[in-house]
Amino acid sequence: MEFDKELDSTLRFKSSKNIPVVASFEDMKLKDDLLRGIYDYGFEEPSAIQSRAIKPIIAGRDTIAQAQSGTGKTATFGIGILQVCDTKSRETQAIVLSPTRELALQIQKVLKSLGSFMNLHCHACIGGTSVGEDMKQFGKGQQVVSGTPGRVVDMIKRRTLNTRNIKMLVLDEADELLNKGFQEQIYEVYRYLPPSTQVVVVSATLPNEVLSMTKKFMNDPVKILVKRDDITLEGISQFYIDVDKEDWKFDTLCDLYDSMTISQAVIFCNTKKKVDWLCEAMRKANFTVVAMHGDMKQEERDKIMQEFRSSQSRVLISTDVWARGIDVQQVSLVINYDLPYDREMYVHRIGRAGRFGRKGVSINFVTKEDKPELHALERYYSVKISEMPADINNLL
Ligand SMILES: Nc1ncnc2c1ncn2[C@@H]1O[C@H](COP(=O)(O)OP(=O)(O)OP(=O)(O)O)[C@@H](O)[C@H]1O
Repeated sequence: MEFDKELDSTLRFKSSKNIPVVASFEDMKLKDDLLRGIYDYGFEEPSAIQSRAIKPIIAGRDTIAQAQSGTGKTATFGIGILQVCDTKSRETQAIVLSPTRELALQIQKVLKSLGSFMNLHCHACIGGTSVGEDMKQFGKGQQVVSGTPGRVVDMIKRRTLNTRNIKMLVLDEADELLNKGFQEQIYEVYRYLPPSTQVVVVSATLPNEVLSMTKKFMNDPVKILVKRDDITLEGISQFYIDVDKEDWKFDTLCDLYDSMTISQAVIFCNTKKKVDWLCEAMRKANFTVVAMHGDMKQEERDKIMQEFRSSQSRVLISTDVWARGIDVQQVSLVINYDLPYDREMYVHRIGRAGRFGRKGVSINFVTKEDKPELHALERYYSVKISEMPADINNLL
């Protein structure tokens, strides 16, 4: 993250006082066809963030919703959107922006499922796909758009995406979207929206620098925040392995292969080149692995995602393109082959395991040079990252 960390200690943000907790989906007074969609999707009770944030979103308030990874933030804004969306009209009424194409596609799928009894038209507007197809889809009328910033800006500028009737903008993984790489595109989208547009900001990590930026485009938001000490999930056991030097990481990984295949595992490297190299080296050593990163063609990325989601492949090597938001419930092990450069990314990476109350394990490979950063992570999140025990398979 490119923000000035010094600000962190001088700024203080607190959750809004007296946020009502709505105990059931019925008590949220949702439209019947939406309620039916929620139950049909398999949800029974709202999660903590859902029981707090859905109501203010529906009431039209700008909302900042922070909650730990895998605790149901997608359905939080998803239910909010579907409740305020008029599905009798085919005008575009809500835009959800997220940092990766896979996440935008996943969100589209969740929205479609929750809205399956509502005659909902929700389009995934992402890079790497045919612009012509996008135009065709918008021509039919899409009430909700789930997209990545670049393609959404493009569609707005071409006037293919009409912003006149937009009521709500959701920034999922907002701290990533407000990072240098995306910030301009986000502000560009924002400038095209009607001034009354409600803004909803969502992430598991919202550093103070990001919270202070929200003042530029949010109006007296309801804030539901998580203290840094509470951001990591208790259900995810965090370990490290002392590999001493880079050269020893590979054999250490091979030794862990059986643990990886107990359910499913994601291995993170810091560069695309390393992902390619590691995938090839593992295959040469006769291990079955797949790999995904942002330089691959979208069809290839889609294929890898489909195989991994359906458990046809069990071990995935990736970059931070996979760190945020991707929900594959069977993942129970995350390995940081490289420690992430960024403290927020650490939380998102390990959060690919332990979805919605499930148990998970994360293992960090630590060289001599990495030791100080490992201890810094422990202090930053007030967690203990212990040396990996021998009986790790019992935790998976
Ligand atoms: N009320 C609920 N009851 C049961 N399961 C739920 C409920 N809400 C969400 N889930 C499930 O929990 C999982 C995680 O939800 P989701 O992907 O929205 O997490 P998230 O908070 O967005 O996490 P991340 O920070 O990683 O993006 C999903 O598989 C979702 O279907």
